[in-house]
Formats: sequence, structure tokens, C-alpha cells
Amino acid sequence: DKGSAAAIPINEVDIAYVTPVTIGTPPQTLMLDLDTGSSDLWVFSSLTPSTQVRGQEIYTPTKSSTSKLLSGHTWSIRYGDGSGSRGSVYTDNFTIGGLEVRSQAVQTALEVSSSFTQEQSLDGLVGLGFSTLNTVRPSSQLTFFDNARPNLDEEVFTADLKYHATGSYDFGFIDSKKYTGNITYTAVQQSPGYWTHSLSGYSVGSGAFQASQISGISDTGTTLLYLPTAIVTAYYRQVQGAQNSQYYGGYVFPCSSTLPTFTFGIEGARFTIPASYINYTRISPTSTTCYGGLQSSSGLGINIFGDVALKAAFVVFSGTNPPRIGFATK
Ligand SMILES: O=C(NC1CCCCC1)N[C@H]1[C@H](O)[C@@H](N2CCCCC2)[C@@H]2OC[C@H]1O2
Repeated sequence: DKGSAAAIPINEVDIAYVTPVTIGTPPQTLMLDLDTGSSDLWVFSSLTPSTQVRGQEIYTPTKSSTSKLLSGHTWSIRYGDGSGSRGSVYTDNFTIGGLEVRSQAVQTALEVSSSFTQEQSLDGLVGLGFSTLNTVRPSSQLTFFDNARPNLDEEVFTADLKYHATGSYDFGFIDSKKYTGNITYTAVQQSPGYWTHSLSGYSVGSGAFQASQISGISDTGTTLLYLPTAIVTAYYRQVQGAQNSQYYGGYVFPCSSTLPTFTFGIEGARFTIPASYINYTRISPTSTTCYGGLQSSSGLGINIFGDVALKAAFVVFSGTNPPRIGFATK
């Protein structure tokens, strides 16, 4: 089996990407955020208080002839940005891009935090981390990828996220039309459940490459790139007027600044993030001050290779034993 679906930016600064999925019989279509940084598949539902629903599509299990309540099971999740949700669990037929999983655990929200209510074009998440992170209790549930794996032509899924454009997620195959050159793979440490791997180093603009093992997680559900303070200060030292603002919670600079590119290494390969990806957004619609797409990871306890980095490459998440992650230019 295999599947292929669009990854559509939900706003003009690519804060997140959503993918159409169908749930149940007859199929109910929702737009979900495929998130390699978590492992719960949860949706806005008919059980979500209407005060917390603002424009989202909802899943109504009672309208599906193939839905089954997973009785006595609950879930509750808190994300790194402080957002969260909790609820009950059904199983139902679930498809992404033509790839079907029967009896997928679909976690129905009984409560969502305000940042989810405010994102009206995001109807929930599909966790694509390792199933060890799943929060359903008393028995944890498998991700869509883990359920689909036995039937996939190849035990992989790929992410081709794009800057200010629609990209794609593929399951079960590697589309050679989506990248150039070779895919460079590197080892993944799957405990405690993230796609954890190392960068082999970095460079700022035309500067020399600094070889250094930088461990972190490739996380499609995180918007920005979070790296050690030493790297981030070296980057913004090249930006006229840049400062690390307590007020805005990160590096800001004049929107008119010329930013350098940022290059990261995967083993011997090099991937360059264009300056435009790092000139992330104005701090408010009329401001001439901009917020950076590269920020410090100090305080997070982990480096996060989020969408700003991932959209500079074609990324292969390989569920082989042992798991590995691959990057190619595109
Ligand atoms: O919390 C993180 N990442 C942290 C960011 C700060 C530094 C630590 C990691 N990712 C979440 C993301 O923010 C959520 N958000 C929803 C609204 C649209 C934008 C995306 C979405 O839900 C879970 C996941 O994706």
C-alpha cells in the first residue's frame, strides 16, 4: 500500500501545515496537522464544547457506521508551546491520501486549549512520533504510521514541506521526482519517542562550516528552528540591528535587514536554509520589526529542527529496524 496527500500552509507565514484526511463511514473529511513531534491522533469532535469550536470541522462518531467507542479510555496531552487537549477515544476507518487504516484510534477532544480554538483551519493532529509517546490510558494506542506499516510497500513516510506553498506527505514510498541527488541517512535514537538525531554541524552565510554533533528532534509540528544559544548568537551577530528581545521572547531585527543563509549538516551532506525562511514574520501587521525563524533552544532542554529547517529539504522518516532519517536537497 501507499498514500500521498497535500501539506497545506494554514496561514501566510507557514505557522503550521494541514493535510486532508477522512474518518469513518461515510467519510468525514478533516484537515489535520501531521506532527512528527507527538504520537496522539486527536480531532475536534461532536464532543468538543461548542464554546471551544471556532470554525473547525468536527468528527461525529455517531454518524459513522464503523465507529466504536474504546470504552474506559482517556487521553490528555500538553505540547511544548503550552497548548493542549484531552478527551475520549473511538476507533474508526481512517485514510490519508488513499491509504486506509481500519480501526485507527481516533482521540476525540472533550477539551482543547485556546490556541487550538483560535486556529480555525486546524481540526486536530496526526501524531507521527513513535507510539511510546501516545497518551491514551489505560492502554496506549498505535500511530497511523505504526498501524499502516505492515501493509506499506516500503516502511517509510516522507515530508516535502514548502515555503509559502503546498507540499506533500507520502506514505509507503519514496518519490524520486521530489528530490535531487542522493538521500543522506543518519541514525535515529527512538527513545523516548521523538525522531531524535544529530546534525553534523552548521555554517552562517558564507562562513566556514563548524563541525559539531548537535542532537535534536525533527518535528513537523514545530514552526521554527531552535538551536543552542552559541549558534543562534553567532547567526544574529551578522544581522544589523538584531536583538534578543525579552519582550517578544526571542531574536527580532529590522524587517529590512539583510539576513545570512543558515546551513546545517547531515553526515557529509549540507542543507542551506534561505534567508527568507529565517525572516519569519512581522511582530505585528504594521510593524517594521521582524521575528526570526531561528531561535535559541535554551530553556527547552532539547534542540528542535522544525518546519523552517525541514522545508529546506526532502525528508525520509524510515520505520526500519533500526529507524533512521534521511535528507535530500530538492
Ligand atoms: O508546541 C509545539 N512545539 C513547541 C514550540 C515551542 C518550542 C518547543 C516545541 N508544537 C505544537 C504547535 O505549537 C501547535 N500549534 C497549533 C496551532 C498552530 C501552530 C502549531 C501544534 O499542536 C502541537 C504542536 O503542533
